[in-house]
Amino acid sequence: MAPARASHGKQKAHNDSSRILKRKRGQDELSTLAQRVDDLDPKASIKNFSELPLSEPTASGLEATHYKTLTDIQSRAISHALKGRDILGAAKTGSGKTLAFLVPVLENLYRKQWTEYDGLGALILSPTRELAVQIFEVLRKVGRYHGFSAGLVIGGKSLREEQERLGRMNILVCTPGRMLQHLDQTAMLETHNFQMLVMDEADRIMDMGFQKTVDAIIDHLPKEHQTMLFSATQTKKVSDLARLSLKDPEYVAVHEAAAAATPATLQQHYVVTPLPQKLDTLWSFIRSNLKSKTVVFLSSGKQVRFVYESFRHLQPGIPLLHLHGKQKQGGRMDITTKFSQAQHSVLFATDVAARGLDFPAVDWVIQMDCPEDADTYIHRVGRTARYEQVGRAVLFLDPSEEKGMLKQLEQKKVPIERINIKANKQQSIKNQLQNMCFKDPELKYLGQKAFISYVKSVYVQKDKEIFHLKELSLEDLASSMGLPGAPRIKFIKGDDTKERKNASRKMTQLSSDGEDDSDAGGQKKPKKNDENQVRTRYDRMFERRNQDVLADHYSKLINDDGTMVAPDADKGGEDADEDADFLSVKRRFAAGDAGLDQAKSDSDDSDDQRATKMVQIDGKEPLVIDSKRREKLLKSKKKLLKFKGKGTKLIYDDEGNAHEVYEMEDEDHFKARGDADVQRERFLAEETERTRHADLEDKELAREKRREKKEKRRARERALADEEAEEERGAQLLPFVGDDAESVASGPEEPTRPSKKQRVSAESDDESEEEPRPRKSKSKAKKSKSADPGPIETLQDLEALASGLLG
Ligand SMILES: Nc1ncnc2c1ncn2[C@@H]1O[C@H](COP(=O)(O)OP(=O)(O)OP(=O)(O)O)[C@@H](O)[C@H]1O
Repeated sequence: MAPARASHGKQKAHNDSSRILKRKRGQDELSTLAQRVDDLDPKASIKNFSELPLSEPTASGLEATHYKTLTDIQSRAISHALKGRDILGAAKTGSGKTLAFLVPVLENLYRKQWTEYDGLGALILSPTRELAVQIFEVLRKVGRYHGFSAGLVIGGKSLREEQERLGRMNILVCTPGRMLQHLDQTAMLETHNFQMLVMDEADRIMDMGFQKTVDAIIDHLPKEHQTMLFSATQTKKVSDLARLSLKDPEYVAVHEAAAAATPATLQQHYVVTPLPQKLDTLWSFIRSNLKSKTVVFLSSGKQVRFVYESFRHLQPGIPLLHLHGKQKQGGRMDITTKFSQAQHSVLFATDVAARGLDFPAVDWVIQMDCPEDADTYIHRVGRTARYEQVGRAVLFLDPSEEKGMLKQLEQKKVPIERINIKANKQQSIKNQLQNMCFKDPELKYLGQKAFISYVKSVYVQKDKEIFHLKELSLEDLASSMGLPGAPRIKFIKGDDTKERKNASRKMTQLSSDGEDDSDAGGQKKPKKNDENQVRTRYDRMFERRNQDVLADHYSKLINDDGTMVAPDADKGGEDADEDADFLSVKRRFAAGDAGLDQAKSDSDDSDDQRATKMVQIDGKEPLVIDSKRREKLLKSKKKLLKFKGKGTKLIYDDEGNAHEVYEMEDEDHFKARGDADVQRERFLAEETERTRHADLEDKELAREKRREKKEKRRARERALADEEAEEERGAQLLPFVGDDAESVASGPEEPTRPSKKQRVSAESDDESEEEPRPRKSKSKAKKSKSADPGPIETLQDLEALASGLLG
């Protein structure tokens, strides 16, 4: 027993002294690192990551992901950012901007010894979910040996679930809308010590679609923090910088002096193809490039769906994919993963895929619809020729768009040349599309929606030097899409084209009040109906003559007296809100409803000749019994409950008299209490005071909670310090003996591990093929394994990560 106890004591002594030495070495390393950052000359040209003053966890993360040499933007931006400067970074697409901000984020928090108790340290904003996911993946890989907790906040999951996790996060990668929602509503989200705000694709985020959201996010953050903005098309808009309170920012624009704004390895061409021939040209292109990986950009989700669906029917002989903002989040993730992994494929996409996405080895970028401006062009073509790889881009232009677009591109230093389509290669799919639309009403319907959304997208474009709606041959376009005629479209007068980037949202308004009765070509249509007669949007929809495809079907639904029986409500699907013109509602006609008689006669005509009955329950709206199912319903008390209503809540006064919760006050009483305006003022003053009080109480409560939290933290720290002091006292008594002591005192260089609280962020168990680190010892092998982030396959994987990144 005695020797065993002695050896146990020896082991403990060894462990204790080893811990103390490690801690001391950690502190020494931190102060050396801080000194190296202070001494760093930000103007010095740095080639390799190993020359930068980086912590061991970041250096190991970079090594594990095979990043050795810095790109230009990394070399110029990282040094300044490490020193805490605000950065305005601009560099061509695919030039490595992501690492240029992720490395400083990890390093600056590391040097501050950030822990889970310090709350949110850095926020990385992305304009799209896909880009946020991509940034998060790079963060996981490069930050794998750090102990920070990192989360992805992109919506698509219940707010509540996200809320529970966010309180513990140090770094968040997020889309602006969802982040603001959390900042507003998640009490656990601690931003007091916040350090760094990053905006990738900053010009897009600062664009009008996000302006207010970003302002509100910044309101939630403490004034003192570092800000970094990155994009391939950065602007130095003073107003934006002022809003972000950038302090003397370092403008790092590495390619500003370059001859071209796009990568040198990118070949860029355009073809002039009249609008009605675009689909043929695209089809011919795809057919002649079956062994390529291609991204095709279109102007709207509906265009994407129509082209994808119709080409799928035509079976070009290459896998097709499609991506747009209205798809469910899980589906979008699957598609980006599939396209990333594909060798040969065509991805039809909206501009949701234009910025930042890093699909490997894309051969071609085709812009089937003209981009809204040169910046969008640059971002779209940037999906190919990334990081020193080659790539090709082709822009399709209608003759009316050629002059204006070329002028824009020239101004932005985009080198582009015209090429012609070989006539013998051009195949026409017009007849096939017409046949398909004839046989498949769904496709025809999709085509109509695509046509409308395309025309509207041209209409809302700001740059009228490029986009000339009246010069487009819309009838021919409709026919080239297989449609029997061009659907008529209504436009709002005086459209604020500045908001065109939110075109899809805007389109919902286009068919509402204040419409201009122009047709698709912008021509005025005479008003058929009496001005004074109230017409609903359904009336207007059925009056349209040129909806030939649907006309037969719909005309059957219109009653002689002009009332209508609505078609299938589900038809609108995901675009329901945008397709108000095509929308329909399922209605049951009941007593008091103008359509009752018609409904009755309809049911009389039906197969089973069932007569319509009406039942009134508890004075509620009459329930119409016009089917067997509804007849059965009458026999089930349980089912009838839902028609009974919920009852009225009453409150009783001291005398036992029942009152409704809200009762109208007797007018004489009201008047007796004085002038209405005075009463209103008084009421407002009282309510303001009450709200102010409640607000103060809330704030006090929050302060109290913070105080408690801080105290708990201090207590923990005190306990830790006591423990250390105790350990140190004990250590003085323990002599180092034999080989063990040797290995502790001067032992093999072990990478400095983050503190206990900072243990590694990623949690996947998978071994990644990117794991190149030699394994020196068993314990290291174990460390690498737990640190390896492994591949992400689904959104669930990511969400699990977001919840579990604490070491
Ligand atoms: N130092 C580096 N060494 C090797 N490859 C790198 C380096 N930095 C970045 N890359 C690679 O270059 C590619 C492009 O990087 P990244 O996505 O950061 O570009 P970007 O400048 O943000 O592009 P965009 O403007 O389109 O958003 C990525 O595949 C990335 O892995």
